[in-house]
Order: sequence, then C-alpha cells, then structure tokens
Amino acid sequence: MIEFNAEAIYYKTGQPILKDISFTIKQGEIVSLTGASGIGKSTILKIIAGIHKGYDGTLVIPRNSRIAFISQSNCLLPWKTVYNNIVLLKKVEVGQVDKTSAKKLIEDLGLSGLEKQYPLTLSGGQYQRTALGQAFFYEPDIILMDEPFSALDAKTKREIQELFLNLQKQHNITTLFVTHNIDEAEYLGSRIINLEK
Ligand SMILES: Nc1ncnc2c1ncn2[C@@H]1O[C@H](COP(=O)(O)OP(=O)(O)OP(=O)(O)O)[C@@H](O)[C@H]1O
Repeated sequence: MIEFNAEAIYYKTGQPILKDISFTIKQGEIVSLTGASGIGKSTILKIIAGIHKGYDGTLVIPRNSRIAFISQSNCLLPWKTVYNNIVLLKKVEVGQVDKTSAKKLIEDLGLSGLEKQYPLTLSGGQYQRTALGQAFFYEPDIILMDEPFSALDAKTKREIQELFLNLQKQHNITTLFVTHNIDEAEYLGSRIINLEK
C-alpha cells in the first residue's frame, strides 16, 4: 500500500514542479503514472523510493518495505554476470540465495543459457528480462518502474510486458509504472494516474 499526499513537490531551485497531488495504491495493485515529459513522473518515483525529499506532505508505506526500482537502463552492474545481477539484491540483504528458485526464475524469464553473460553483451530485451529478474528475485513489497520497456521494439515489448504481468500475478507486488504511452498504461495498469499542470 502506498498513500501519498503533497501540497507541493520541488527541487532546491525555483518554484514547485507539481502541486496538490494525492493518491493511494492498494496492496498488489498495478497503477500506471502518465503525463507530459518533464511534468514530474520520475520525481514521484524518487520520492516513494526515498531518494528525493523535496515535498510538503505525507508519504505512507508499510514499515521496512523493500523497494525495487526498474528503469530503462543502468539497472544492472556491468561487471557482474546475468546470474549475479539477478541474485544481487537478495544476496546483499539476506546474505545467501536459494539457487533452485533462482534457476526457476531464470527459466521463467527465458534467460537459461545466458547466466554467465555480462550486461553489455545482452540485447535490449535480454537486459530488461534480467532487470525484471533482479527486481522480482529480491521479493520486494513495492516495485517502481520508470519507462522500463520504452526502448524495446513492439514485439519484444509485448513479450516482456506479458512476462511482467505473469510475475506480478504470482507475486502480487504493489507497482507504480511510469510510461508516456497511453496504450501501455491501459494494458498494464488497473488504474491510471495522469498528471496535469
Ligand atoms: N535534480 C534536479 N534538479 C532540478 N530540477 C530537476 C531535477 N530533476 C528533475 N528536475 C526538473 O523537475 C521536473 C520534473 O522532472 P521529471 O524527471 O520528474 O519529469 P518526468 O515527467 O519524469 O519527465 P520525462 O517523461 O521526460 O522523463 C522537470 O522540469 C525537470 O527539469
């Protein structure tokens, strides 16, 4: 569950970028966040992730929530293999990983055989599958997604959207999905929050 109410969102310099924002996302719900370029979509994700503190208001999320963040690029560490990227967050947090469930997830993601490859050698689709694996293997309470599939061609995008929806159905994780694409927002989200000035 995420409850966010803000009178104003701002950066250090200048006027608020957004005013009077209020929304609630229920446990397990996928909500799409849309709006014009530069309106503040990524900033809202950063607020929920705890990275951006510039707002007047309240953010309520369950105590000790684990949050995963997936963006268009830069999710993976280039010096770690596909396998080690997927288990990374869990390993850092828990110290050990269940190899059988890692293998199962890698199979579900269609990444079998690529475990020892490095991110720079992956296609865009393989990269985003690995990023999904990293996020879901962590077993987070919340997933924040910032245009993760925007750079993919239409066919690959649809395949990965399906994978995401299947994983989401299995794990029931509260998800806020930023996209500027209305079709994608409708396809993935059970509701859409559209930001306007
Ligand atoms: N670090 C920063 N310092 C100052 N202003 C910033 C900073 N980051 C973003 N902004 C400004 O805040 C506004 C919102 O940016 P944000 O990246 O949240 O928009 P967005 O809706 O995600 O855009 P896009 O769809 O183009 O990715 C923009 O006007 C941007 O210039």
